[in-house]
Amino acid sequence: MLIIGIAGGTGCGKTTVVNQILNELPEGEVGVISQDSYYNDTSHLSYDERININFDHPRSIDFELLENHLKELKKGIPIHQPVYSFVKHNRTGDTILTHPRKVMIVEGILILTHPELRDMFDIKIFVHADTDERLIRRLKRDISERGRDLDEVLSRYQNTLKPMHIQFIEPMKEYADIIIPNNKHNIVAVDIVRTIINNKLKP
Ligand SMILES: Nc1ncnc2c1ncn2[C@@H]1O[C@H](COP(=O)(O)OP(=O)(O)O)[C@@H](O)[C@H]1O
Ligand SMILES: O=c1ccn([C@@H]2O[C@H](COP(=O)(O)O)[C@@H](O)[C@H]2O)c(=O)[nH]1
Repeated sequence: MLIIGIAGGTGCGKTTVVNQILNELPEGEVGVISQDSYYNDTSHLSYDERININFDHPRSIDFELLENHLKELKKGIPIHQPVYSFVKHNRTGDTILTHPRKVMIVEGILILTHPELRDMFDIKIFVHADTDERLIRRLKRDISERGRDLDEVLSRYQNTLKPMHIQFIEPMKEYADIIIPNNKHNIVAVDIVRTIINNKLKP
């Protein structure tokens, strides 16, 4: 199994890049695990308590479960990937049956911060987009898709997102094998990653 880790700050385009990679690859040949599915289960907290969680700090992630799931997949065992709701700020209780594939992509803002997980990646990719570009994208996406308003996005940005990005996410570039500049759609970089995957998929 080839495991590719794709990191980068919020709004840099990780999900978009993953979808672009998957387009034109044979369906079902590449599996995807999203770090977002592994935010800690906070069902014991009220909604008002949950909105105060710092979701950009590594301790908000259940890395133990993520690492164990990846180990299971490597052994050929399917996993039940939790489904996360950004509207409720919690797992939904549903899971997605995820089968082991020849190539697995793990994507998320903090996946390179955890040394044991990082060591499991054969290829580490960091997607870069400028800070202002990421904030603009996040504003648009969180308002249209994640049930937020302008004040929520901006105050989260100032209070946690920006400081956590500087402290935990940006320094992870050092571990990257490939850095994808993604201020604009980067077809060439996506093609290169797809070629690597296609080589692995060849019989
Ligand atoms: N290269 C790009 N140029 C313009 N918009 C982009 C680009 N990449 C992603 N986006 C848009 O930015 C928003 C955030 O992208 P997304 O892939 O969800 O980022 P991430 O998963 O890193 O948080 C989405 O609305 C997406 O359509
Ligand atoms: O309940 C939550 C959990 C996370 N977030 C924010 O999501 C981003 C990470 O997701 P991306 O898709 O990479 O943007 C992170 O910056 C958290 O602040 C949230 O708002 N609510």
